Amino acid sequence: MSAQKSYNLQDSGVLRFPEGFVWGAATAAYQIEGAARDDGRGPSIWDTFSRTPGKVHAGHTGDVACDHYHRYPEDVRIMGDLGLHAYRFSISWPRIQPDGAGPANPRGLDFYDRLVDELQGGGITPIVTLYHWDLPQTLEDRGGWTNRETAERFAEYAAIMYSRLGDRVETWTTLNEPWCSAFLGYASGIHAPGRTEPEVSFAAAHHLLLGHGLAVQALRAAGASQIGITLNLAPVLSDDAEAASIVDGLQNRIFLDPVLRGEYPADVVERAGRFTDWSFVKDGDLEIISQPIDLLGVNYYNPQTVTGRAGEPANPVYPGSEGVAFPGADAPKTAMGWPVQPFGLTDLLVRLSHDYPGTPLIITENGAAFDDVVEDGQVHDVGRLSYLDGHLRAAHAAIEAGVDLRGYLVWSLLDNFEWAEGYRKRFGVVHVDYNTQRRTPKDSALWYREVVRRNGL
Ligand SMILES: OC[C@@H]1[C@@H](O)[C@H](O)[C@@H](O)c2nc(CNc3ccccc3)cn21
Repeated sequence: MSAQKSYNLQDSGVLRFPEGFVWGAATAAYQIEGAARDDGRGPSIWDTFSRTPGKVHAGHTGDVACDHYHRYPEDVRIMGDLGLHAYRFSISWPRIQPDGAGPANPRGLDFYDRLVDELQGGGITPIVTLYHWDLPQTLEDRGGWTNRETAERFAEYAAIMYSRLGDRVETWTTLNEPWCSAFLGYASGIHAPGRTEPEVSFAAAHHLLLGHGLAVQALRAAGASQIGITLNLAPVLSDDAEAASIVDGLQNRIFLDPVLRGEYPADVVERAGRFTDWSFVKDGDLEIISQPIDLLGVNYYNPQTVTGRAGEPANPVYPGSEGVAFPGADAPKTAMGWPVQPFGLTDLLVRLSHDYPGTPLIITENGAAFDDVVEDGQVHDVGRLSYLDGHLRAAHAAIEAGVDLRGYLVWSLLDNFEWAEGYRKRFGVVHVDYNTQRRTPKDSALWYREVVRRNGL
């Protein structure tokens, strides 16, 4: 990749990150791989959802995406050109077990074998996400995450993956954002499987966490040493303390507390009481869920701004949030309409280290969508570059405040399938022309390469 432009950061005033800080990028299988029917891959709930009229922008699907399944050598080369230390990617469960259970599909395993070997050859550390939303459809046909048995299938799948890759993959995260799987997928229906049943979404959340715990047990028993979970977390900004606490509970503490404290927060149990009696929680579940982990993955994009408003109906993605309004923030916005508030990252990381001490943190996703334009083979994505710069400064401030932050993985390496938004929203630091599959590192990638090289800003 020719360096169309290099960013010469002045030495003076450079913010240095700790020695050994891990710099990388992140993706997810359904968003980049394509090859949806190649080599025995079975359908996932996102194959079904994206084919359901009206669910995904313009009927876009992950059938081809970035064709990473075939182009991974080029993509690994790009990672090397950018000097990345690590690459976070997810494994497509239906590529490994097309029916979500039973013997593994050898051609599916072979792909990830090749990918890990390619990464190793490039000196890039693999960070595996076992589940990034692409549940095998056959498991959804049996209730999906509302069915407790799915948690057991997930642990079996985790064991299969460790047995194949455990000799070369050290860092394993079980789930990406169980909040999205449970409350976007089963309560609001804006994500797969598109169910609008808030009364079952809490059971889905619990079974996702149970799957995490059972997978941790399986991975640990097989010899895994670095195991974690990735949560999408957001500080809640409000002039109303009760409103803030309600959303903090439904977004953050509903996952942080069971995983790191072995209990569900009492206020969340009470507020969800209008939907469920929590009878899906069985004796011993929370001991399994709170199996010790070595790392907490933090996906941060922006804070949530809320206020108390009598009579306000619940936000569909937050069942139990009656009386809370989401007015939006008075801040610059990304192409997703999400506010640009880097201070929220510092606040979040400091809160985590204070309220949940002892678990090292890694930013597993942070990034922004902006409307990019290719001009003479370049993409001058100043908005994204500025977003990343501000958030890295915010992360550095957290480290200065004593937070044990181990790394930063930008979302995303490539423009990709942005779920219900399809391909119209671009988060990549590398532009993808979906007509030609041409990759073009954006100015933000060239800037990020310098940050990695200098280990600082
Ligand atoms: O939306 C950008 C990324 C997405 O592409 C990743 O697959 C996913 O892990 C991810 N999580 C968030 C933050 N959570 C979220 C909030 C509302 C809708 C969807 C995701 C953003 N992103």
